[in-house]
Amino acid sequence: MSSEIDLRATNLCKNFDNFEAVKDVNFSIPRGSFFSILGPSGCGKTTLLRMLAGFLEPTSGEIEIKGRSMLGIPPNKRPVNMVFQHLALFPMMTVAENIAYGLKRRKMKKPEITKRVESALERIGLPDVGNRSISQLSGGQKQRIAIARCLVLEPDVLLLDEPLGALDLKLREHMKIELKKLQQAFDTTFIYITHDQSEAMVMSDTVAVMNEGRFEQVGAPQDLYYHPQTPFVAGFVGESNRFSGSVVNREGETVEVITESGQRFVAREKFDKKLNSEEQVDLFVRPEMIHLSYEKGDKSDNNLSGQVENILFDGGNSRLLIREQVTGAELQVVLPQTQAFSRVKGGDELHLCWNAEQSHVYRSGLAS
Ligand SMILES: Nc1ncnc2c1ncn2[C@@H]1O[C@H](COP(=O)(O)OP(=O)(O)OP(=O)(O)O)[C@@H](O)[C@H]1O
Repeated sequence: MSSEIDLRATNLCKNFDNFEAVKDVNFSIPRGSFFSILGPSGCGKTTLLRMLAGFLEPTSGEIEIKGRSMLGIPPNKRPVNMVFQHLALFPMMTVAENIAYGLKRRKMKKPEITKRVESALERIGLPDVGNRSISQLSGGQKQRIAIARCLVLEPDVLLLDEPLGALDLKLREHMKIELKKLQQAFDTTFIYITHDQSEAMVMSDTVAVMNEGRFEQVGAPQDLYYHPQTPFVAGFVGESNRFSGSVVNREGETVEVITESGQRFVAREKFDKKLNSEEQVDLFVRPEMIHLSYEKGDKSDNNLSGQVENILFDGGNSRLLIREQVTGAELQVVLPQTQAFSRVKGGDELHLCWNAEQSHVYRSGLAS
Protein backbone atom coordinates (compact mmCIF):
# COMPACT_ATOMS: atom_id res chain seq x y z
CA MET A 1 0.00 0.00 0.00
CA SER A 2 1.24 3.51 -0.73
CA SER A 3 0.01 6.94 0.31
CA GLU A 4 -0.99 7.71 -3.29
CA ILE A 5 -4.80 7.83 -3.64
CA ASP A 6 -6.30 5.53 -6.30
CA LEU A 7 -9.94 6.48 -5.82
CA ARG A 8 -11.62 9.40 -4.12
CA ALA A 9 -15.36 10.00 -3.69
CA THR A 10 -16.50 13.43 -2.51
CA ASN A 11 -20.01 14.27 -1.30
CA LEU A 12 -21.39 11.47 -3.44
CA CYS A 13 -25.20 11.25 -3.59
CA LYS A 14 -27.67 9.18 -5.60
CA ASN A 15 -31.42 9.76 -5.59
CA PHE A 16 -34.04 7.60 -7.26
CA ASP A 17 -36.94 10.07 -7.58
CA ASN A 18 -37.40 11.23 -3.98
CA PHE A 19 -35.55 8.31 -2.44
CA GLU A 20 -31.96 8.97 -1.33
CA ALA A 21 -30.11 5.67 -1.89
CA VAL A 22 -26.61 7.11 -1.30
CA LYS A 23 -26.28 10.13 1.00
CA ASP A 24 -23.22 12.36 1.00
CA VAL A 25 -20.57 9.64 1.02
CA ASN A 26 -16.88 10.62 1.27
CA PHE A 27 -13.86 8.34 1.16
CA SER A 28 -10.42 7.95 -0.35
CA ILE A 29 -8.62 4.68 -1.02
CA PRO A 30 -4.82 4.44 -1.05
CA ARG A 31 -3.17 2.54 -3.91
CA GLY A 32 -2.90 -1.21 -3.48
CA SER A 33 -5.34 -1.52 -0.60
CA PHE A 34 -8.32 -3.77 0.03
CA PHE A 35 -11.35 -1.61 0.83
CA SER A 36 -14.71 -3.17 1.72
CA ILE A 37 -18.14 -1.64 1.92
CA LEU A 38 -20.14 -3.59 4.47
CA GLY A 39 -23.82 -3.19 5.15
CA PRO A 40 -27.21 -4.90 5.25
CA SER A 41 -29.37 -5.56 2.22
CA GLY A 42 -30.77 -2.34 0.74
CA CYS A 43 -28.25 0.03 2.39
CA GLY A 44 -26.97 1.31 -0.98
CA LYS A 45 -23.81 -0.75 -1.57
CA THR A 46 -24.63 -1.81 -5.13
CA THR A 47 -25.78 1.69 -6.04
CA LEU A 48 -22.46 3.08 -4.82
CA LEU A 49 -20.43 0.44 -6.66
CA ARG A 50 -22.38 1.01 -9.89
CA MET A 51 -21.54 4.72 -9.69
CA LEU A 52 -17.84 3.89 -9.29
CA ALA A 53 -18.04 1.54 -12.29
CA GLY A 54 -19.86 4.11 -14.41
CA PHE A 55 -23.16 2.22 -14.83
CA LEU A 56 -25.00 4.94 -12.86
CA GLU A 57 -24.46 8.70 -12.87
CA PRO A 58 -24.32 10.30 -9.41
CA THR A 59 -27.04 12.83 -8.59
CA SER A 60 -24.27 15.01 -7.15
CA GLY A 61 -20.71 14.68 -5.95
CA GLU A 62 -17.41 13.70 -7.50
CA ILE A 63 -15.54 10.46 -8.23
CA GLU A 64 -11.84 10.66 -9.08
CA ILE A 65 -9.53 7.83 -10.05
CA LYS A 66 -5.85 8.68 -9.81
CA GLY A 67 -6.84 12.34 -9.58
CA ARG A 68 -8.95 12.32 -12.78
CA SER A 69 -12.68 13.03 -12.62
CA MET A 70 -14.82 10.11 -13.80
CA LEU A 71 -18.03 12.11 -14.23
CA GLY A 72 -19.48 11.54 -17.68
CA ILE A 73 -16.90 8.85 -18.53
CA PRO A 74 -18.54 5.58 -19.67
CA PRO A 75 -17.71 2.27 -17.94
CA ASN A 76 -15.47 0.94 -20.73
CA LYS A 77 -13.33 4.09 -20.63
CA ARG A 78 -12.74 3.96 -16.86
CA PRO A 79 -9.59 2.30 -15.47
CA VAL A 80 -11.76 -0.12 -13.48
CA ASN A 81 -13.05 -3.65 -13.94
CA MET A 82 -15.85 -5.37 -12.14
CA VAL A 83 -16.29 -8.97 -10.93
CA PHE A 84 -19.96 -9.88 -10.59
CA GLN A 85 -21.49 -12.48 -8.29
CA HIS A 86 -22.62 -14.50 -11.32
CA LEU A 87 -19.06 -14.16 -12.75
CA ALA A 88 -20.21 -13.79 -16.40
CA LEU A 89 -17.56 -16.17 -17.80
CA PHE A 90 -18.09 -17.29 -21.40
CA PRO A 91 -19.06 -20.99 -21.23
CA MET A 92 -18.20 -21.73 -24.89
CA MET A 93 -14.61 -20.52 -24.53
CA THR A 94 -11.67 -22.21 -22.83
CA VAL A 95 -10.22 -20.78 -19.66
CA ALA A 96 -7.33 -19.20 -21.60
CA GLU A 97 -9.73 -17.67 -24.16
CA ASN A 98 -11.80 -16.21 -21.34
CA ILE A 99 -8.75 -14.57 -19.79
CA ALA A 100 -7.49 -13.40 -23.22
CA TYR A 101 -10.84 -11.88 -24.21
CA GLY A 102 -10.26 -8.32 -22.98
CA LEU A 103 -6.67 -8.26 -24.26
CA LYS A 104 -7.82 -9.32 -27.76
CA ARG A 105 -10.39 -6.55 -27.77
CA ARG A 106 -7.55 -4.18 -27.01
CA LYS A 107 -5.83 -5.58 -30.13
CA MET A 108 -2.79 -6.75 -28.21
CA LYS A 109 -0.34 -8.96 -30.20
CA LYS A 110 -0.84 -12.72 -29.84
CA PRO A 111 2.55 -13.63 -28.26
CA GLU A 112 2.04 -10.90 -25.64
CA ILE A 113 -1.50 -12.18 -24.92
CA THR A 114 -0.20 -15.75 -24.47
CA LYS A 115 2.49 -14.51 -22.12
CA ARG A 116 0.03 -12.51 -20.00
CA VAL A 117 -2.53 -15.30 -19.82
CA GLU A 118 0.14 -17.80 -18.72
CA SER A 119 1.46 -15.40 -16.13
CA ALA A 120 -2.07 -14.73 -14.79
CA LEU A 121 -2.83 -18.46 -14.52
CA GLU A 122 0.45 -18.94 -12.72
CA ARG A 123 -0.35 -16.17 -10.26
CA ILE A 124 -3.80 -17.50 -9.42
CA GLY A 125 -2.26 -20.91 -8.75
CA LEU A 126 -3.91 -22.69 -11.74
CA PRO A 127 -1.08 -22.97 -14.29
CA ASP A 128 -2.46 -26.07 -16.05
CA VAL A 129 -6.10 -25.26 -16.69
CA GLY A 130 -5.75 -22.96 -19.76
CA ASN A 131 -7.15 -25.51 -22.21
CA ARG A 132 -10.05 -26.63 -20.06
CA SER A 133 -13.58 -25.52 -20.67
CA ILE A 134 -15.28 -23.42 -17.99
CA SER A 135 -17.68 -26.25 -17.11
CA GLN A 136 -14.74 -28.41 -16.04
CA LEU A 137 -13.85 -26.05 -13.21
CA SER A 138 -14.97 -26.00 -9.57
CA GLY A 139 -16.79 -22.99 -8.12
CA GLY A 140 -13.63 -21.67 -6.47
CA GLN A 141 -11.59 -22.10 -9.65
CA LYS A 142 -14.21 -20.19 -11.65
CA GLN A 143 -13.95 -17.37 -9.11
CA ARG A 144 -10.24 -17.14 -9.62
CA ILE A 145 -10.56 -17.19 -13.42
CA ALA A 146 -13.13 -14.38 -13.29
CA ILE A 147 -10.72 -12.32 -11.21
CA ALA A 148 -7.72 -13.18 -13.44
CA ARG A 149 -9.74 -12.13 -16.50
CA CYS A 150 -10.09 -8.67 -14.98
CA LEU A 151 -6.60 -8.40 -13.55
CA VAL A 152 -4.78 -9.11 -16.87
CA LEU A 153 -6.26 -5.83 -18.05
CA GLU A 154 -4.27 -4.13 -15.27
CA PRO A 155 -7.08 -1.90 -13.99
CA ASP A 156 -6.26 0.75 -11.40
CA VAL A 157 -9.21 -0.48 -9.36
CA LEU A 158 -11.04 -3.81 -9.27
CA LEU A 159 -14.67 -3.68 -8.11
CA LEU A 160 -16.09 -6.88 -6.62
CA ASP A 161 -19.84 -7.25 -6.10
CA GLU A 162 -20.33 -10.00 -3.47
CA PRO A 163 -18.33 -12.47 -5.61
CA LEU A 164 -18.40 -15.19 -2.94
CA GLY A 165 -22.16 -15.00 -2.37
CA ALA A 166 -23.00 -18.03 -4.51
CA LEU A 167 -20.40 -20.36 -2.96
CA ASP A 168 -21.02 -22.86 -0.19
CA LEU A 169 -19.77 -22.00 3.29
CA LYS A 170 -16.58 -24.07 3.26
CA LEU A 171 -15.46 -22.76 -0.11
CA ARG A 172 -16.32 -19.22 0.90
CA GLU A 173 -14.07 -19.52 3.94
CA HIS A 174 -11.26 -20.75 1.71
CA MET A 175 -11.80 -18.11 -0.99
CA LYS A 176 -11.66 -15.30 1.58
CA ILE A 177 -8.02 -16.14 2.17
CA GLU A 178 -7.36 -16.76 -1.55
CA LEU A 179 -8.82 -13.38 -2.50
CA LYS A 180 -6.71 -11.56 0.05
CA LYS A 181 -3.59 -13.31 -1.29
CA LEU A 182 -4.55 -12.50 -4.89
CA GLN A 183 -5.02 -8.85 -4.04
CA GLN A 184 -1.56 -8.78 -2.47
CA ALA A 185 0.04 -10.70 -5.36
CA PHE A 186 -1.38 -8.36 -8.02
CA ASP A 187 -0.96 -5.26 -5.82
CA THR A 188 -4.18 -3.82 -7.22
CA THR A 189 -6.75 -1.76 -5.31
CA PHE A 190 -9.81 -3.88 -4.56
CA ILE A 191 -13.20 -2.42 -3.63
CA TYR A 192 -15.36 -5.20 -2.31
CA ILE A 193 -19.02 -5.00 -1.31
CA THR A 194 -20.58 -7.50 1.04
CA HIS A 195 -23.20 -7.93 3.75
CA ASP A 196 -20.97 -10.54 5.43
CA GLN A 197 -18.95 -8.95 8.21
CA SER A 198 -16.52 -11.84 8.46
CA GLU A 199 -15.60 -11.52 4.75
CA ALA A 200 -15.05 -7.80 5.17
CA MET A 201 -13.03 -8.15 8.38
CA VAL A 202 -10.76 -10.98 7.23
CA MET A 203 -9.80 -9.51 3.88
CA SER A 204 -9.79 -5.75 4.23
CA ASP A 205 -7.29 -3.10 5.16
CA THR A 206 -10.21 -0.71 5.60
CA VAL A 207 -13.94 -1.31 5.99
CA ALA A 208 -16.70 1.25 5.50
CA VAL A 209 -19.86 0.28 7.39
CA MET A 210 -22.87 1.52 5.42
CA ASN A 211 -26.38 2.00 6.76
CA GLU A 212 -29.35 3.60 5.01
CA GLY A 213 -27.21 5.25 2.34
CA ARG A 214 -24.56 6.68 4.69
CA PHE A 215 -21.14 5.60 5.87
CA GLU A 216 -21.48 5.14 9.65
CA GLN A 217 -17.80 4.48 10.27
CA VAL A 218 -14.70 3.88 8.15
CA GLY A 219 -11.72 2.18 9.72
CA ALA A 220 -9.48 -0.84 10.09
CA PRO A 221 -11.39 -4.01 11.07
CA GLN A 222 -9.86 -3.78 14.56
CA ASP A 223 -11.15 -0.20 15.00
CA LEU A 224 -14.67 -1.21 14.07
CA TYR A 225 -14.61 -4.18 16.38
CA TYR A 226 -12.99 -2.57 19.43
CA HIS A 227 -14.16 1.02 19.00
CA PRO A 228 -17.54 1.07 17.28
CA GLN A 229 -18.58 4.72 17.11
CA THR A 230 -22.31 4.15 16.64
CA PRO A 231 -24.83 1.63 17.98
CA PHE A 232 -25.37 0.40 14.42
CA VAL A 233 -21.68 -0.51 14.07
CA ALA A 234 -21.62 -2.05 17.56
CA GLY A 235 -24.56 -4.25 16.59
CA PHE A 236 -23.54 -5.07 13.03
CA VAL A 237 -19.81 -5.77 13.41
CA GLY A 238 -19.14 -8.81 15.57
CA GLU A 239 -21.71 -10.33 17.89
CA SER A 240 -23.17 -8.52 20.89
CA ASN A 241 -25.57 -8.89 23.76
CA ARG A 242 -27.72 -5.79 23.54
CA PHE A 243 -29.80 -4.21 26.28
CA SER A 244 -32.00 -1.12 26.43
CA GLY A 245 -32.13 0.83 29.64
CA SER A 246 -31.70 4.18 31.30
CA VAL A 247 -28.82 5.90 33.05
CA VAL A 248 -29.24 6.00 36.84
CA ASN A 249 -25.87 7.30 37.86
CA ARG A 250 -22.62 8.58 36.46
CA GLU A 251 -19.16 9.16 37.84
CA GLY A 252 -16.74 10.68 35.36
CA GLU A 253 -17.04 8.53 32.25
CA THR A 254 -18.52 5.58 34.07
CA VAL A 255 -22.28 5.23 33.85
CA GLU A 256 -24.61 2.91 35.68
CA VAL A 257 -27.52 1.64 33.62
CA ILE A 258 -30.69 -0.17 34.68
CA THR A 259 -32.32 -2.21 31.94
CA GLU A 260 -36.03 -2.64 31.40
CA SER A 261 -35.89 -5.97 33.25
CA GLY A 262 -34.12 -4.33 36.22
CA GLN A 263 -30.62 -5.57 35.43
CA ARG A 264 -27.86 -3.22 36.55
CA PHE A 265 -24.80 -2.73 34.34
CA VAL A 266 -21.77 -0.48 34.60
CA ALA A 267 -20.26 0.80 31.36
CA ARG A 268 -17.72 3.37 30.21
CA GLU A 269 -19.07 6.00 27.85
CA LYS A 270 -16.77 6.49 24.89
CA PHE A 271 -18.56 8.15 22.01
CA ASP A 272 -21.78 9.59 23.35
CA LYS A 273 -20.29 11.94 25.90
CA LYS A 274 -22.14 13.20 28.92
CA LEU A 275 -25.05 10.83 29.05
CA ASN A 276 -27.46 12.33 31.57
CA SER A 277 -29.35 10.65 34.35
CA GLU A 278 -32.58 9.02 33.18
CA GLU A 279 -31.40 9.20 29.57
CA GLN A 280 -32.41 6.16 27.47
CA VAL A 281 -29.42 4.15 26.25
CA ASP A 282 -28.45 0.99 24.37
CA LEU A 283 -25.72 -1.08 25.90
CA PHE A 284 -23.66 -3.72 24.10
CA VAL A 285 -21.37 -6.39 25.50
CA ARG A 286 -19.71 -9.00 23.31
CA PRO A 287 -20.12 -12.70 24.24
CA GLU A 288 -16.33 -13.10 24.11
CA MET A 289 -15.72 -10.24 26.60
CA ILE A 290 -17.61 -11.98 29.41
CA HIS A 291 -15.52 -14.03 31.81
CA LEU A 292 -17.16 -17.22 33.07
CA SER A 293 -16.44 -19.10 36.29
CA TYR A 294 -17.95 -21.57 38.71
CA GLU A 295 -16.75 -19.37 41.60
CA LYS A 296 -18.61 -16.23 42.55
CA GLY A 297 -16.47 -13.11 42.14
CA ASP A 298 -16.83 -9.44 42.98
CA LYS A 299 -13.67 -7.94 41.54
CA SER A 300 -15.13 -6.70 38.25
CA ASP A 301 -17.48 -3.81 37.54
CA ASN A 302 -20.21 -6.22 36.41
CA ASN A 303 -20.79 -9.43 38.39
CA LEU A 304 -23.80 -11.60 37.58
CA SER A 305 -24.93 -15.13 38.27
CA GLY A 306 -27.17 -17.30 36.16
CA GLN A 307 -28.13 -20.73 34.96
CA VAL A 308 -27.06 -22.38 31.74
CA GLU A 309 -30.20 -22.59 29.64
CA ASN A 310 -28.71 -23.84 26.39
CA ILE A 311 -25.37 -24.95 25.02
CA LEU A 312 -24.94 -23.76 21.44
CA PHE A 313 -22.17 -26.12 20.41
CA ASP A 314 -20.16 -24.96 17.39
CA GLY A 315 -16.58 -26.15 17.97
CA GLY A 316 -14.33 -23.22 18.81
CA ASN A 317 -17.28 -20.83 18.42
CA SER A 318 -19.47 -22.51 21.02
CA ARG A 319 -21.63 -20.34 23.25
CA LEU A 320 -23.78 -20.66 26.31
CA LEU A 321 -27.19 -19.08 26.72
CA ILE A 322 -27.38 -18.00 30.33
CA ARG A 323 -30.47 -16.81 32.18
CA GLU A 324 -29.57 -14.24 34.86
CA GLN A 325 -30.83 -15.27 38.30
CA VAL A 326 -32.63 -12.16 39.52
CA THR A 327 -34.04 -10.39 36.46
CA GLY A 328 -34.25 -13.24 33.94
CA ALA A 329 -32.09 -11.34 31.42
CA GLU A 330 -30.63 -13.63 28.76
CA LEU A 331 -26.92 -13.41 27.88
CA GLN A 332 -24.85 -15.18 25.27
CA VAL A 333 -21.36 -16.01 26.47
CA VAL A 334 -18.52 -17.64 24.54
CA LEU A 335 -17.70 -21.05 25.98
CA PRO A 336 -13.95 -21.09 26.77
CA GLN A 337 -12.20 -24.05 25.16
CA THR A 338 -10.58 -25.13 28.40
CA GLN A 339 -10.90 -28.26 30.47
CA ALA A 340 -12.68 -26.21 33.15
CA PHE A 341 -15.89 -26.14 31.10
CA SER A 342 -15.69 -29.47 29.30
CA ARG A 343 -18.51 -30.90 31.43
CA VAL A 344 -20.77 -27.87 31.50
CA LYS A 345 -24.46 -28.77 31.19
CA GLY A 346 -27.92 -27.23 31.18
CA GLY A 347 -28.98 -26.00 34.65
CA ASP A 348 -25.41 -25.39 35.93
CA GLU A 349 -24.99 -22.19 37.89
CA LEU A 350 -22.23 -19.96 36.53
CA HIS A 351 -20.86 -16.54 37.40
CA LEU A 352 -20.25 -13.89 34.78
CA CYS A 353 -18.10 -10.81 35.02
CA TRP A 354 -16.61 -8.03 32.91
CA ASN A 355 -15.32 -4.51 33.38
CA ALA A 356 -17.01 -1.25 32.43
CA GLU A 357 -14.72 -0.57 29.44
CA GLN A 358 -15.65 -3.92 27.89
CA SER A 359 -19.16 -2.75 27.10
CA HIS A 360 -20.28 0.07 24.83
CA VAL A 361 -23.10 2.43 25.68
CA TYR A 362 -24.89 4.86 23.35
CA ARG A 363 -27.77 7.26 23.52
CA SER A 364 -30.76 5.31 22.21
CA GLY A 365 -32.88 6.26 19.25
CA LEU A 366 -29.82 6.01 17.04
CA ALA A 367 -29.82 2.22 16.81
CA SER A 368 -31.58 0.43 14.03
N1 LIG B 1 -33.14 1.84 -10.09
C1 LIG B 1 -33.69 2.04 -8.89
N2 LIG B 1 -34.83 2.74 -8.75
C2 LIG B 1 -35.37 2.98 -7.54
N3 LIG B 1 -34.83 2.53 -6.37
C3 LIG B 1 -33.69 1.83 -6.42
C4 LIG B 1 -33.05 1.55 -7.69
N4 LIG B 1 -31.92 0.83 -7.44
C5 LIG B 1 -31.87 0.67 -6.10
N5 LIG B 1 -32.92 1.28 -5.50
C6 LIG B 1 -33.18 1.33 -4.04
O1 LIG B 1 -32.03 1.88 -3.42
C7 LIG B 1 -31.77 1.21 -2.19
C8 LIG B 1 -30.36 0.69 -2.20
O2 LIG B 1 -30.28 -0.39 -3.13
P1 LIG B 1 -28.92 -1.19 -3.39
O3 LIG B 1 -29.18 -2.22 -4.44
O4 LIG B 1 -27.84 -0.22 -3.65
O5 LIG B 1 -28.69 -1.87 -1.97
P2 LIG B 1 -27.64 -3.00 -1.55
O6 LIG B 1 -27.06 -2.53 -0.26
O7 LIG B 1 -26.72 -3.28 -2.65
O8 LIG B 1 -28.59 -4.23 -1.27
P3 LIG B 1 -28.34 -5.81 -1.57
O9 LIG B 1 -27.26 -6.23 -0.62
O10 LIG B 1 -29.68 -6.40 -1.25
O11 LIG B 1 -27.95 -5.92 -3.00
C9 LIG B 1 -32.82 0.13 -2.04
O12 LIG B 1 -33.85 0.62 -1.19
C10 LIG B 1 -33.36 -0.06 -3.45
O13 LIG B 1 -34.71 -0.45 -3.43
